[in-house]
Amino acid sequence: MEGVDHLADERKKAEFNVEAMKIVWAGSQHNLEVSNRISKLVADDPAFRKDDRTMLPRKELFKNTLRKAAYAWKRINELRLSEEEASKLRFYVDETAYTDLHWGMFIPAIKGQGTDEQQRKWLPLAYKMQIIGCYAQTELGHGSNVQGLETTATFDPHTDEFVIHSPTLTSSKWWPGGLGKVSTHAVTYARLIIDGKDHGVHGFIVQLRSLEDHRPLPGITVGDIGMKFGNGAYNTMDNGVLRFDHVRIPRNQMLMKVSQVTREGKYKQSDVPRQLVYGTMVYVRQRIVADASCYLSRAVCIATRYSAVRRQFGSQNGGPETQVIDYKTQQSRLFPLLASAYAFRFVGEWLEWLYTDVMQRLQANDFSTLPEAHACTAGLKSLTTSVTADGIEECRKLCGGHGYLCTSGLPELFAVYVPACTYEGDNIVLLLQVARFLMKTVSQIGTGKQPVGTIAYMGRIEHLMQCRCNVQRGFAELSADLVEAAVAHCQLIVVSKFIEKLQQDIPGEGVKQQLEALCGIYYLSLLHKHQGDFLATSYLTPKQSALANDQLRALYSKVRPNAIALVDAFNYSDHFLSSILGRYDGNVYPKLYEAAWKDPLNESVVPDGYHEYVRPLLKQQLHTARL
Ligand SMILES: CCCCCCCCCCCCCCCCCCCC(=O)SCCNC(=O)CCNC(=O)[C@H](O)C(C)(C)COP(=O)(O)OP(=O)(O)OC[C@H]1O[C@@H](n2cnc3c(N)ncnc32)[C@H](O)[C@@H]1OP(=O)(O)O
Ligand SMILES: Cc1cc2nc3c(=O)[nH]c(=O)nc-3n(C[C@H](O)[C@H](O)[C@H](O)COP(=O)(O)OP(=O)(O)OC[C@H]3O[C@@H](n4cnc5c(N)ncnc54)[C@H](O)[C@@H]3O)c2cc1C
Repeated sequence: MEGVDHLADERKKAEFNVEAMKIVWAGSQHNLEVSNRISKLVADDPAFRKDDRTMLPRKELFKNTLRKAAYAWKRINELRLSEEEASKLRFYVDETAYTDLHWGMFIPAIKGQGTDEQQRKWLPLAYKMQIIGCYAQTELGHGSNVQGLETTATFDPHTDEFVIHSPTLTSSKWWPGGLGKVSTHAVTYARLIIDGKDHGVHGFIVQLRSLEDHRPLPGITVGDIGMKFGNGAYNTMDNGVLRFDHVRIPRNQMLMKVSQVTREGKYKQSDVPRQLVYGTMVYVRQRIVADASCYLSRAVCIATRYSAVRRQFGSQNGGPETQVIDYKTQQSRLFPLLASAYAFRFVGEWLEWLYTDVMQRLQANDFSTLPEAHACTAGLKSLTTSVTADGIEECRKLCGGHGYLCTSGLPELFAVYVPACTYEGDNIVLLLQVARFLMKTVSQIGTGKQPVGTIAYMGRIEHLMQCRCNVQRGFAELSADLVEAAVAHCQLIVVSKFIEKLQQDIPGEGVKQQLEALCGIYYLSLLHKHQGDFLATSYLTPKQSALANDQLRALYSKVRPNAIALVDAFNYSDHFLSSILGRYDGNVYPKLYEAAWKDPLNESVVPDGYHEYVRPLLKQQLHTARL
């Protein structure tokens, strides 16, 4: 029935002020107001339609993305949107595009690694989109091992230029988003060679395509690497391949904030750590953590609403069957994900603060917190993306068969999100970085150094003080266990940031109580999952473990009547969710039925191919049957 809210009874059950929770989720009243305004702007504009995305062939899909990106840019300028509003517009348009790499990596790389003079030259062009850039680091042969990159940038003192070259097939740049078909420029990572000496990997601004006719410049071979996983999804992006054949660029196109090459060909290093060359990755990892809660909450919103609509079994005296959300098994799979969405929201806010703090310290030449910032961004990127990708898939299963339909929104959401476990650092490789940081900390505790910040707790673990450890010895052998330790460390950060959030003043009737329940679900479900470890190490007795499980079940019951309101607080429009199962009004069945008839296969009653391939079979069966 159109216009009826099938979830109205569920909404009436809420024991807290949903509007106040929306503010907590958005971060502030101002953020909520901006979100509402921009979300409506996008949803009301047919140019941002996306319901046909999973059906479009690649070329059409890609052209459509180019159209949307150009239109979004036009609207940003016409409406004079601020950076905050423009970035919200990008969020609600909800389509991965070359612009993400231009704004998200190309510009930050120039800002973070370029000198003031380089920034003055390149940033105005990039801000006006008079040049479009990408981040060309990964190669066919190496992605994780950045120091293993093979592209070379050889200084030619006669012409005051670098010669950028791809010496092998495996040195071809491979994967950069926006590179395949659109970017005019790339921040390209290459080994700096001066006078035969290899100075390691550095960033260079290289023009790839003509600004007149968009054709590749001499010496450049460039194209798209082909279709990726899923329909629609990440195929709106032109991930590319790039080869250089002795391409010359002026010396001043090496990004020279961290190290410089003089006119005479002298290599000089600033007083800053060389790891700042990796700075763009730290920035993007922080953004990916902030985004994880958006993707997870979106899947959870769909699965929660549908679980309240869907009924199976349990009819009493001809009454309605049980809503599947009332099954404890459904709750034990769904509610920890709901709690994780909130937990990731708050840890994302904290990480943004940490990143800003580190950047301010770097400005003042204080590099002391850089290792912790690297460990936190790497570890939390790994934890939140893994849980989110698995969580989206779990939400699909929680929606039963209908979750497998593209119209549920979940298959495309999974396909577009799952590469986050790989890009910007493979999740295991990043956890190994955290493990290394933890082992270093242990070795420093042995020398009497008190750990601070996110590792302060290690100073309170008595037996660690007696540990003497060498970071390398046994590291590879024990790496699988160390990765588990790294995950536990990151989970501890998430829990402690959730608890810190609860210590703040949180207005709104019942809001704090709901967040307390979710926080409890978050840490108790982790405790439940890892109870074997807690029991084995005697951190818990069997009795405590059983009590914790009782408490967890009690919290599920507490959250149950509030579940729909808790996902309403994410404030997602139907346009943004793009899911029949997750519709605000819960009007699922008529809409699923209606959507099926819109599938291109149903445009004709008899399908194309029937006469060639089906009818001959049927005729043959008829003939056999007569025999
Ligand atoms: C107006 C309109 C607005 C519109 C708005 C639109 C906005 C859109 C925004 C969208 C956001 C952006 C979305 C982007 C989507 C992402 C796409 C994906 C992009 C990519 O994937 S880029 C490629 C990423 N590649 C990687 O991540 C590679 C992973 N590998 C590494 O990071 C490193 O190489 C590794 C594994 C960490 C290094 O290992 P190792 O060889 O051991 O290291 P080194 O010898 O090089 O260094 C050791 C030393 O350095 C420390 N270290 C390492 N990394 C860092 C770091 N990043 N920061 C600080 N320190 C670091 C390391 O711990 C070691 O320290 P020691 O003290 O132990 O020596
Ligand atoms: C959708 C997408 C977009 C991307 N966009 C960009 C972009 O814009 N720019 C760019 O430069 N790159 C981009 N990339 C590349 C991306 O950053 C790399 O793919 C990523 O860093 C992983 O590196 P890899 O492919 O070399 O994986 P590999 O390192 O080859 O990983 C393969 C396996 O080996 C394991 N492994 C690797 N090293 C170790 C180790 N030391 N110890 C234990 N296990 C290990 C990994 O865990 C993994 O299981 C993108 C990738 C994708 C999928």
